[in-house]
Amino acid sequence: MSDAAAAPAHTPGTLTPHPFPAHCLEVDSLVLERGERLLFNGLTFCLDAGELLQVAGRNGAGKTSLLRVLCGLTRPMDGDMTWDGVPVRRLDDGPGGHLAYLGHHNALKDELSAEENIQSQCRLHGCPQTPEAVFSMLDELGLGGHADLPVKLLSQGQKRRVALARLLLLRRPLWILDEPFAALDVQVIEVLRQALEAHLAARGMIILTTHQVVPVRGPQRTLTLGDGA
Ligand SMILES: Nc1ncnc2c1ncn2[C@@H]1O[C@H](COP(=O)(O)OP(=O)(O)OP(=O)(O)O)[C@@H](O)[C@H]1O
Repeated sequence: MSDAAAAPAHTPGTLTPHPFPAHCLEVDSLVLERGERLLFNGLTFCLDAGELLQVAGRNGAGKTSLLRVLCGLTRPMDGDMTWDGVPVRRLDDGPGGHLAYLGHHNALKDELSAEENIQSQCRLHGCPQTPEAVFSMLDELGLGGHADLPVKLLSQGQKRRVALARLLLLRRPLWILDEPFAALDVQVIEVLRQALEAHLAARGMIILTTHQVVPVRGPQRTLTLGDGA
């Protein structure tokens, strides 16, 4: 059974998810070239349940490119990935896929409200939510009064909060997050910090890029990308 199907829907009033089964991701010998530059060559790492991996490196080192490869949005020139020992091409295939991705862009439809955006994405990913659960999550992220507005009327930080609410409700064991702390005020950084810790405590896994120190307790490692490293 997929994680999404096995996991109960979000319980209003708590950011703490139900525990996931223990999973393992192995990435072996990835090679990626972009615009005639070798970004990485033979990149290998693994991630176990409850672990966080910070992808570090200077601007242009290839951090976003690596996340896109892991999500199946960019095809590597070589290399393999396995999930629980089974070879996979991408980690987000259909309902019951393994990952939730939060990129630089929030991937929200401007004309839809926050609630409609989240409902439609959760349904699409096989994880339907009750309106109460969505409103409760938006409330926890300080958007209680904005749930019905078209997201085009929200500020950048508020849009980011909607995307975070969606991430939290999707109930995927692996979170892949590109600069998740960008454009958030101190209050929401704290909510996100707690959510990351709760996700790790529930045997979730996190791969993220950030130019900041990750303010999260729990097992974490750093993978630094360099010139073709
Ligand atoms: N579609 C593309 N075609 C050609 N080159 C690309 C493409 N996408 C990214 N690149 C190049 O790949 C390199 C790595 O880009 P990437 O966005 O992965 O870096 P990054 O480490 O995430 O940088 P930053 O810290 O600035 O966000 C850059 O030199 C970029 O110009």
